[in-house]
Amino acid sequence: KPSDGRRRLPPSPLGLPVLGHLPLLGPLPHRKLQAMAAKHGPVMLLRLGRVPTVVASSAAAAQEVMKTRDLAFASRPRMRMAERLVYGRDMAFVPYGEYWRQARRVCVLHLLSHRRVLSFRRLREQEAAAMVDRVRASPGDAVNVTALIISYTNGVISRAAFGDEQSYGGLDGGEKLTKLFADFEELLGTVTMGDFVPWLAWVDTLMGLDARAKRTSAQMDALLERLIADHRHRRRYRRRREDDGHRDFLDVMLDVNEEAEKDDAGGRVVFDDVAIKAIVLDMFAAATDTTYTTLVWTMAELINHPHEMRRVQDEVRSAVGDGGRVTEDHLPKLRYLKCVIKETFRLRTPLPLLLPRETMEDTELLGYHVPARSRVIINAWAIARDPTAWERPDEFVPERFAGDDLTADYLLGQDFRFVPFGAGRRGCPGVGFAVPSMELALASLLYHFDWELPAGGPAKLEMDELNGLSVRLKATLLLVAKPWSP
Ligand code: HEM
Repeated sequence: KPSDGRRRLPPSPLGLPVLGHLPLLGPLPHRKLQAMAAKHGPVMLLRLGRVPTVVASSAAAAQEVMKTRDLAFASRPRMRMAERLVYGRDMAFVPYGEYWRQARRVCVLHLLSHRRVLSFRRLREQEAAAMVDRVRASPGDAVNVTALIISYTNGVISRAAFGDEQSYGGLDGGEKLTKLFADFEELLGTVTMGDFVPWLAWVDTLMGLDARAKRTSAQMDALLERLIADHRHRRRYRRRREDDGHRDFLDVMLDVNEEAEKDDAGGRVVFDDVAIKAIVLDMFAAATDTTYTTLVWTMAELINHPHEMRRVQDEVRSAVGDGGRVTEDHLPKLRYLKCVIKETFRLRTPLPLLLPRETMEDTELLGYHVPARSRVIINAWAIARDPTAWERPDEFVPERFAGDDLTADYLLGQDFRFVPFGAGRRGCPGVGFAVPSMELALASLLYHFDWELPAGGPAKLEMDELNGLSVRLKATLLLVAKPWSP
């Protein structure tokens, strides 16, 4: 390999034949990669099966990938599960190019604009109220907070994406639907052997992955087909809904499509039904897992930090007053709650390795040569716990964010020590959607109830992690809710 100083490759730990460094990653790769980076430095070159992979583990390296050289690092690798489940025509998992650019434009301008997100306000407030009612009505001692939060998140996102008039193709929004969504997200988060060692793809078949992907994607496809047909039917009879405030993602995509057809596209990509299904499903997949995972982690951290719990509750209760109900008007006042969520993102980064990127051309990272078509992983979790960048990096200290401008929060690409949403061209376009849904849910749970671990169990919650599409709390969060009366 050339090592004339100009084309020096990043350092690489010792790997195994065939599988390379793949078996070294273990069940929680962000942790293994952090330990490896402590030894080999902030830029490493690994070989995952046959795929050369560069790992960035410092704020400076992340800044170079997502800002200074963003374009060179702006593609995504092919992933077999994504191709099956989101048709290879979505936006989060497609390579950089004209299709991605136009999908991203539609998404940022139409689906996730500030105005659109605001239009879902009533829906979020209804789902939060329903969640509070569910806690009140839940029998027995302990509430399954994980299930509660999953159902809130699914409610908000599926209503935003598909509207709330449909019966979900006979699945009626109940258990079957929850199961379908859960299977879908689990599969999407599954790394297949075939991605890394193509001639070992038979292992995936043997493990039943292919059959499961086929079954789940057929069910999801039937559901989406049905939803699109329902939407078209309704639109035909009611032309356009006058009130733009009630338009869901499917409506918006159908509009974009019809308008493009009207002007004969003029060189634009026309989003046909497959693209519409793919993009709406993509939003769903990108939004649900990440949001609910973070909310569960936030409740878990607060249970283990009673002082901080008390402080957020005091804040929410004094902002809302006695006998009230949290609305989105209260959110700007909840500064400490914002710090709590931000600190949870830092410590429990739901996508600790973000989404993988791929280089489009030969480039550099911190002076090392990075060849075209390398896979690139950013260890956002390790960066957010870097002891040279953070004080008491492993402790839950929401106060550390108190000095931030918390209104214009999560401006991506400002502080590369904190990148839970990535940044640059491929940065998350859904922050504005995620933040109010999370703040409202958390404020509602904390306003109405005092929360405790069930009596007779351990005094502290085990914070073990489980890796999936995002990294979540391994245990199911069971808590006792005591209604608050001032
Ligand atoms: C807690 C909430 C969320 C977290 C932590 C999160 C995190 C991320 C991350 C790390 C990426 C990859 C960024 C990169 O490569 O630089 C991403 C991409 C993306 N996110 Fe989010 N996200 C969240 C919520 C949402 C929501 C609510 C939506 C939509 C409603 C959404 C839609 C997307 C899409 C479409 C992409 C792909 C962007 C592209 O490849 O161009 N996300 N997100």
